[in-house]
Amino acid sequence: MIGKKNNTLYIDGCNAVKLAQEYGTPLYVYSESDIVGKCREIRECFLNKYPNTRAAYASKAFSSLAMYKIIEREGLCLDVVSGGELYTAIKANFPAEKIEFNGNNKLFSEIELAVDYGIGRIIVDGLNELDLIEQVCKRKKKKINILYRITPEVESDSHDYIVTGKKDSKFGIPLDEDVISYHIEKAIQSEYVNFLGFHFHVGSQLHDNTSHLAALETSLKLVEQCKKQYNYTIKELNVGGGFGIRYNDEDHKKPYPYFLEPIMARIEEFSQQIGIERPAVVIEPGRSIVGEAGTTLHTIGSIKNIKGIRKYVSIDGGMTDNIRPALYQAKYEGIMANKMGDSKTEKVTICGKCCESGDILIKDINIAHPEPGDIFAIFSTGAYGYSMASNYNKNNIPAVVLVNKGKDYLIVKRQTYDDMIRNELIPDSLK
Ligand SMILES: Cc1ncc(COP(=O)(O)O)c(C=O)c1O
Ligand SMILES: N[C@@H](CCCC[NH3+])C(=O)O
Repeated sequence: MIGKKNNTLYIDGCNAVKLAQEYGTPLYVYSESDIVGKCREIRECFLNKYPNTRAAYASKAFSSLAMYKIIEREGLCLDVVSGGELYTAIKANFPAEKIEFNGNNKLFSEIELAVDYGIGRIIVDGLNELDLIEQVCKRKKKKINILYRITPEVESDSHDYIVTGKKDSKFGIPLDEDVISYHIEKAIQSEYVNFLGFHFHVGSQLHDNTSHLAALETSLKLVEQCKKQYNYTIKELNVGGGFGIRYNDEDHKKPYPYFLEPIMARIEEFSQQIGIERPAVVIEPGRSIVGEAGTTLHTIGSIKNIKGIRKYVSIDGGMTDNIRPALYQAKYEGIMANKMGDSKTEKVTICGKCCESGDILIKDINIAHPEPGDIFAIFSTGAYGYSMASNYNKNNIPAVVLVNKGKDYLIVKRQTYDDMIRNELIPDSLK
């Protein structure tokens, strides 16, 4: 919900410069209306359209108590990938049965927490994981629903670091006949788990549905194998997330139905062919729910013009609040929040304050004449920004503000210097 009044940027009805003054910078700003709009889209084109479907927000994209409250209110389920995310969900009173747990190396203690809270599903993604789950469930006299995350052996067109479905990947149960069949049999026979079905996630920031559809075929073959070989009917298929968003003009974003309609049509057709009731279908979008809802505000400080080469405009954050440009060469768009109407006369490079030459947020962008004290806004930073923030150089993690139709709410306080050293100790020998 980006707008402009006079010469100033507005986010979901709130004056961005005033937000920067009130809460300080760097500042993550999330438009609640945008998040709600995405959830509504998912309800309209998926949950309400097809019975027996669920959408679990992949909360690694942005995990916070307030976010989990929005997700619950909007009728979505929640995907967590660590004890920390699960703990946050518990603290937000997120309904246990609506939580699913992903991750390629879940710790014994994390599985215990999941079983104790009674979460809806564990997505098994490790060759020893079923053993761990059985040990925990046996000890606690409980039974839990599981799906297997498979490695679908598909290539996807995204940055190599965020592609997850290829054969050479740490994620998923390999498709080798002896491995996958062994696991399926073990799950079917287990008295501690209720084996529901298969999960895949092919990668993130995708604008093409081919890898989803290819991975789906592999899952369907396994569904058929379960029926023929074990007379076992699969009840659930999870097709992951990965739906791309718009960061800049290079992104040709596709709407949800572009991915979901062919997936649903194929599953319906296949279920009829092999004579089973269509399994429940689950999606796990993360980035597409929060990415475009987030804007980061920074204050411009030092400006260095290297004649004939480049103008560096330094802001008061950097790779510590958005690692994506440094890690994935991700490209963003931004604008001077207090000079919205001014013509973009200068080509500059927006860099951070960390002691790294690679700490560059936007290379070669045209902006209005920059001066120290100006507020620079970077768009579409809502996914994997705050959630990947770090304390490198002992920079403190910024605050997060939720805005909604002209109202603003602080949802994460800015970390203080004391917060950063709270867990540090000086041994007596150094006193
Ligand atoms: C298992 C799993 N599900 C869902 C997601 C969410 O992906 P995205 O944020 O691209 O929608 C991820 C991250 O890529 C993932 O690894
Ligand atoms: N952190 C990645 C996405 C990882 C997705 C998790 N499998 C990004 O910012 O693009």
